[in-house]
Amino acid sequence: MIVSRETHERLIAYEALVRKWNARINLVAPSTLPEFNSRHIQDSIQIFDHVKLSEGNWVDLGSGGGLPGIVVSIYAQKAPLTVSLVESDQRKSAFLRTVIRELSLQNVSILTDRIENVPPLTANFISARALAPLSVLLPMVRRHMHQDGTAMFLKGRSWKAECDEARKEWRFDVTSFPSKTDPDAAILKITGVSHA
Ligand SMILES: C[S@@+](CC[C@H](N)C(=O)[O-])C[C@H]1O[C@@H](n2cnc3c(N)ncnc32)[C@H](O)[C@@H]1O
Repeated sequence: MIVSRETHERLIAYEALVRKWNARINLVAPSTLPEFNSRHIQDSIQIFDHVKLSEGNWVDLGSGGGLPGIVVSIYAQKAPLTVSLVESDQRKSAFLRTVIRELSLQNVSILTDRIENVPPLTANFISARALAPLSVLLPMVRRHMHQDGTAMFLKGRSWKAECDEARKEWRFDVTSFPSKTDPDAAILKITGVSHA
């Protein structure tokens, strides 16, 4: 995806901070650092091929080192969007605060708490990557997503089985898109979540 010079510079600065902090905190698997751009940045940014940003709030659940939440924030600096990163780990939250400060990100805040404990956020958009199977994510979506909201999940090879399992308890509309960065992975776009 082609991005503006400002966005590109912020993405480079973000990568440098991950590399610096990763020696102390396991933000990403060290084996993925040589391919950080494709494995993490491009993997996250492809969300925007499939969702049209509108005014509102975007909530990234289990942000860890900021994937995809920080990338969403960088990409949406000029959009009328606020971004909330929910991350229970104090040290990862400290890292995320550092990124926000050093990159002068204007639209993003951090909630250092468990997703289940955060008061409902009524999000227009929700994202999550490598957090939990769909049957565990959907109760979180129910709690935090506006009824007309859209959830974007970056999922690995088990995404079809996860959809089947989740349908035992939940109704939802799902569209899957092949990942550009991993032939077995998919991006799931989910709306209309309710109990079966
Ligand atoms: C495997 S990491 C993935 C991080 C990031 N999304 C990524 O793709 O690199 C999962 C993250 O979710 C956080 N997490 C797990 N369960 C959580 C919960 N219930 N509430 C808040 N954060 C949670 C963990 O602390 C961890 O940082």
